[in-house]
Amino acid sequence: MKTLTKHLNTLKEENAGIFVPYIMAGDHALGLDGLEETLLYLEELGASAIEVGIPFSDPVADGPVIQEAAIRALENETSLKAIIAQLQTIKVKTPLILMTYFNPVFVYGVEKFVADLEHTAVKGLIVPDVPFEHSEMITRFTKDSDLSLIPLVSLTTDKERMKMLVNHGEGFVYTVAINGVTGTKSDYSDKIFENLSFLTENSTLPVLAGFGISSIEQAQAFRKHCDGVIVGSYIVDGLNKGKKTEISDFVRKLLVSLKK
Ligand SMILES: O=P(O)(O)OC[C@@H](O)[C@@H](O)c1c[nH]c2ccccc12
Repeated sequence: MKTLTKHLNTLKEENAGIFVPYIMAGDHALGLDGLEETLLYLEELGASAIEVGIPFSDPVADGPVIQEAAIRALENETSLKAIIAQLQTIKVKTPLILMTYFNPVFVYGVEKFVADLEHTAVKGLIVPDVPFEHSEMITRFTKDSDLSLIPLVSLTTDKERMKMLVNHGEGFVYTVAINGVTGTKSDYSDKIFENLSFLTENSTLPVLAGFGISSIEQAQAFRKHCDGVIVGSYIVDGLNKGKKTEISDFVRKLLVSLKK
């Protein structure tokens, strides 16, 4: 079993509740030089894994907070090459998950990308603009590596497709809680809770929910139907505004509320 799947399955079995914060690489006053500090900060707080975004100029799934973080990172001249070089030196124990659109990876070279990540803490990949039917261009290189390609399930995914995605998935199942981009809305429909319960029954992988989560109450509502949550915009916005105390308070309360 791959490291990420094993690690998150252990937390699932312990009923600990899984918490995955998202940050944008290069979005820091120090640019990429601040990446390790931010990762260690989230590790210390008790993150189960950390999602690290690769800044991209045309991020179709991202809402305003993450888009602006990408622009700041690009203004800091953050490239995929520099991020990987940095990740090769970073000492963090928490598994990292790179969230990237396919274009930068294609330009870098998929084979080289997978090989260069081998001795880093990166154990998972989220590539939202590559549909399952085209994922072979990634999995032909990741299948013999320790990288898990995480399946994304949207609100509009039907049950047959959900089963197919979870059967082929690795790491965890990322359930997108709204029809829309990251961060913005959080008027959840009952459909998401139904989908989460269906996925939990039909998958051996941990099932997580993300998009629009920025309160303990929301996280608790999701936790009744799945193994944990992903929080992006709230963390990115807080870090950008220097509100570490607030983030720390939020995460501590969140971790308690996710325990069963
Ligand atoms: O920001 P939110 O609404 O808390 O959602 C998490 C999200 O930011 C992170 O997982 C993410 C950022 N960009 C993405 C693109 C696709 C899927 C997921 C993501």
